[in-house]
Amino acid sequence: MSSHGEHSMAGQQQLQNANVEDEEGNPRALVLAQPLSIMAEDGEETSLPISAHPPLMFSFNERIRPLLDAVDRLRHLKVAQEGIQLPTIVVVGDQSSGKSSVLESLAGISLPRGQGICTRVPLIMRLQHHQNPEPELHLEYHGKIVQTDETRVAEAIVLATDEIAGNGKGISHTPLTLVVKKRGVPDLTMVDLPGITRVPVHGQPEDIYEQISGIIMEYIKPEESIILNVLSATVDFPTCESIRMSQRVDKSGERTLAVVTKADKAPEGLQEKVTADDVNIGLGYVCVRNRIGEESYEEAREEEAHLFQTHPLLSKIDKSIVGVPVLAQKLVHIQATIISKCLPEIVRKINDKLNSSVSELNKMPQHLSSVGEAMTVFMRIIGFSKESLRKILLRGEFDEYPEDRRMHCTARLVEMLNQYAGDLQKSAENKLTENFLMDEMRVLDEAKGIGLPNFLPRTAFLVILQKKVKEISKTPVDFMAKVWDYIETVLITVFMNHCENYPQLQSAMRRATHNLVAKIKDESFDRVTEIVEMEKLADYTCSPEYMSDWGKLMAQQNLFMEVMNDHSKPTRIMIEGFGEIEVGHLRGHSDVREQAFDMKMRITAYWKVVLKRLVDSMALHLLLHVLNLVDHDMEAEIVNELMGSPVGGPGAIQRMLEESPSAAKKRERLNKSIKLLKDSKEVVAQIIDRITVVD
Ligand SMILES: Nc1nc2c(ncn2[C@@H]2O[C@H](COP(=O)(O)OP(=O)(O)OP(=O)(O)O)[C@@H](O)[C@H]2O)c(=O)[nH]1
Repeated sequence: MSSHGEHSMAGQQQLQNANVEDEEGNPRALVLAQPLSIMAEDGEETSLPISAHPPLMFSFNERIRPLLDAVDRLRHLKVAQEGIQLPTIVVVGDQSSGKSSVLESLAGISLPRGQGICTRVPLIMRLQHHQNPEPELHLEYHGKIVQTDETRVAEAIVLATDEIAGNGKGISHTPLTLVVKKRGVPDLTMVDLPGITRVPVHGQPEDIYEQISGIIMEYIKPEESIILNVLSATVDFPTCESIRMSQRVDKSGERTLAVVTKADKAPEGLQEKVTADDVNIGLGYVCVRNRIGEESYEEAREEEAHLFQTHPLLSKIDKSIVGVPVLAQKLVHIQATIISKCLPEIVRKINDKLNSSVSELNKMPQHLSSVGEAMTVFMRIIGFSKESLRKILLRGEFDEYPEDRRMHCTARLVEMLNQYAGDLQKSAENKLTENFLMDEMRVLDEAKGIGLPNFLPRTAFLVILQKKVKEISKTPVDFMAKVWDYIETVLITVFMNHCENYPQLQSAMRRATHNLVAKIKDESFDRVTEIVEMEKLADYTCSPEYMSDWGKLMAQQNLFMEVMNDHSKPTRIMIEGFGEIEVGHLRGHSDVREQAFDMKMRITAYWKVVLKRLVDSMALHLLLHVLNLVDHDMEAEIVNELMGSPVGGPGAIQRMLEESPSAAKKRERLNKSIKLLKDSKEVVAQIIDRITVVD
């Protein structure tokens, strides 16, 4: 087991090391990492509360002072609200362990003392040495400054605590700041926290333990905090609640310093306790004896010095770990080290957070103050939306939505068109080989008239054609419905993106889009129905392909007739364009089967033309309507919806002037954060040269 001395050295060394190496392990020096000077700058003799080592403080204090002031000012600005933690010495201890007495000893003033919970709010104590022999004390809380003096400070703290946390025994997270400017005090800022108790005393809330540990955790959790754990010599250290809590956040104890109070009350075994270090205190122990009863501070220090000099047991404890002056010196040193370690990071965080808040604010929509401005923004939204739609729907440029395949519209439209063509083809192919020529023969039989038999009746052809067209007539309508539904979702996505900052416009835009698409859809259905009807009504094409296809198909008629006439031949034959077909059932129908074959080949050649027309005309119809939609219809419809409709009306533009509550809240939050960070930046700007890393 290591001795206490080694522990203390190791902890301090660690803090020191933090200053001299950067992340890559390169040596660097911070101004503050310079060795402690032990010469007083003014060399003046003064009678001070911590009179044992006053010169030690001076030179060092002069150097650390501006940095400590900056940290204190940042604390005052509440920079922690922005998630920036400050280096802080946090005083924790079980109830009545002597926390306030330790602070008193360091400050040379009276704080409220006694049994039971006295400290009910975080007390930020700022000690500042000043030359004036007259001490100056004031309290800061609830945005006000209350002047006080040494005789009335305890009372003033009690009053302020009551004002913050109520008259009872309740506690509060709201801190109270006590500034003590006094000749000879070390420049130290510490936060005293309520003492931990498991058992609520009379009048304390049931959950007092949870409340207090909540406050303590808030302060000791950040890595930037140094935990000053006040332990009474009268208790067994491992049983202390404050030790358990600090070990939860600082397992190795590298940022924990222990002050053992009441050394006078329990001197037996104290040396062994601090040497054994059962509770892992990385920064070491300091044993003290605080003021007792009505002693003056000078008397208390003399008594303390006398005690550790003469007591048979206490005098054996190493002098480097006893007495309030040693504690003060250690704290000043630790504070300087932690500040110099943390400040460069704090400066970086302030800048980063400021930049990100400013850019977030800039991204917010401009605040509109007139209908004219609102109109301009509205027209800009329309303009941007139009351009986005032109890009994705017409030009196939999808840089605005690189990851969203749904918005790669030209490709998706082609996919839909291909699928539609495939569907048409499939529905036509289904019955191609079943009961070959039977339909044709039936229709030819029914179309017979008085006349020569070798004329193909046109009515029979039209009947077959109409039947086929009827079978596929739903497919183009379904296709149109699917395409326009898709386009509607695309339009809405684009509009919502562009008026993301103006939710007041969104519902009107949605309505206009829906109405417009519904209108276009109706028109498209009419057009599709018309096209399908046209196909039913007449058979015409100027394409020479029809004749050449028919000719090719008819070239197989001889083969067919041979199988019909020669009953020894197999009845399954290959007909190009149909595949292998069973024709045995046609042998008994010698009268019209030749005509039926001819008609089948005509309709097959012509059907190719019909399907091509049904796909091509839909594609062109679609393109024309998408173009019209993007270029004119959409804008007109939206303007009409917003200006002309009694529902949307000009009110929608008016409403753009009112910022949505969530946006207003966000703007307020960002402005507040920017103000705080700018103020903080100003604070650190004044000391930036002192914390510049020297390579
Ligand atoms: N004999 C002796 N008594 C001490 C010493 N330090 C503190 N006390 C006494 O212990 C009691 C509690 O001290 P406080 O300083 O009020 O303790 P605290 O931890 O601030 O108390 P809470 O804020 O209520 O948790 C007081 O009566 C002090 O006078 C010391 O070194 N020796």
